[in-house]
Amino acid sequence: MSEDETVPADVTHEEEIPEDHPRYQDLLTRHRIETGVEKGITHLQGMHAEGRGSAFDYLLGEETIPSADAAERAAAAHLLLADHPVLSINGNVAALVPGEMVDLADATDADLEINLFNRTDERIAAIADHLREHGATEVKGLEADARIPNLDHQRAKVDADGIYEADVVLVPLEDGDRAEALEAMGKTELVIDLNPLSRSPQVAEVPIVDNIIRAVPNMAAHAQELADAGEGELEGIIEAFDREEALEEAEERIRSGL
Ligand SMILES: Nc1ncnc2c1ncn2[C@@H]1O[C@H](COP(=O)(O)OP(=O)(O)OP(=O)(O)O)[C@@H](O)[C@H]1O
Ligand SMILES: CC(C)(COP(=O)(O)O)[C@@H](O)C(=O)O
Ligand code: BAL
Repeated sequence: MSEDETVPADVTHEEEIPEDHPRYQDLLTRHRIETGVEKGITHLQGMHAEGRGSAFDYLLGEETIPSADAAERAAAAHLLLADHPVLSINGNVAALVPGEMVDLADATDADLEINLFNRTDERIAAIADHLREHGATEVKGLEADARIPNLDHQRAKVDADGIYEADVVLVPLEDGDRAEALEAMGKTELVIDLNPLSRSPQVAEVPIVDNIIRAVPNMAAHAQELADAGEGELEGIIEAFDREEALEEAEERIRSGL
């Protein structure tokens, strides 16, 4: 774009970012969050959370490290083996990877459920519309006819036929309260969080220390590749995954980046 060109007011932010920019992916992420806030999908606090994540991603080298890829493959195997898998979506997730979450749900026959910390009917509706615009056919989380025990904030509100009865739940970009409460209910949790020290990955069966903008499409790719795998192969992938090793490798990568 030449210096004298101005960006039309209606252009989406993403179109302003040159794909050859060295921080393209981070700028893309920032702009998706910015656009999410403008559309009433992402809470303002989501900008703070994104900032925290961006710092960790910088230290991780802004790439999917080997242990994160192993975690994403194990998470895909869990979702494929699950009786009732559910992918939880908050305002940041909806802004960053709406279509990618739909693709992952399609690849694993999982439900999509909106679950918000800063819950409002308006934002639930806006996120549901946004997901449908990106191909979702059914979106849960609007009923909110069940409560996660021992959780005294809005994240406790879930669908009885969604997260409440799920056996495997993907929980991205959240703090540890709900992750701990879901673990107490005996559910298998797959957590995406760039901070390996956060409570959420620390309690997860599968901690995925990666940027969600990379993790979700990678999980979908693994799920598509494993679509015809037998139960034995999927169980083998799950057995081979070492959660402690994954957390240690992520911490080591971050320390080496300091
Ligand atoms: N794009 C992203 N991909 C993956 N993780 C992200 C992304 N953006 C933010 N995060 C992570 O999501 C988390 C959201 O912050 P939140 O306050 O919900 O949890 P937390 O700070 O980890 O608290 P706790 O320790 O209680 O879990 C942060 O750990 C942040 O590093
Ligand atoms: C901002 C958010 C990452 C998401 O908030 P919501 O979209 O309301 O679930 C929240 O979990 C936080 O870290 O503060
Ligand atoms: N950090 C705000 C609460 C949550 O993420 O669930």
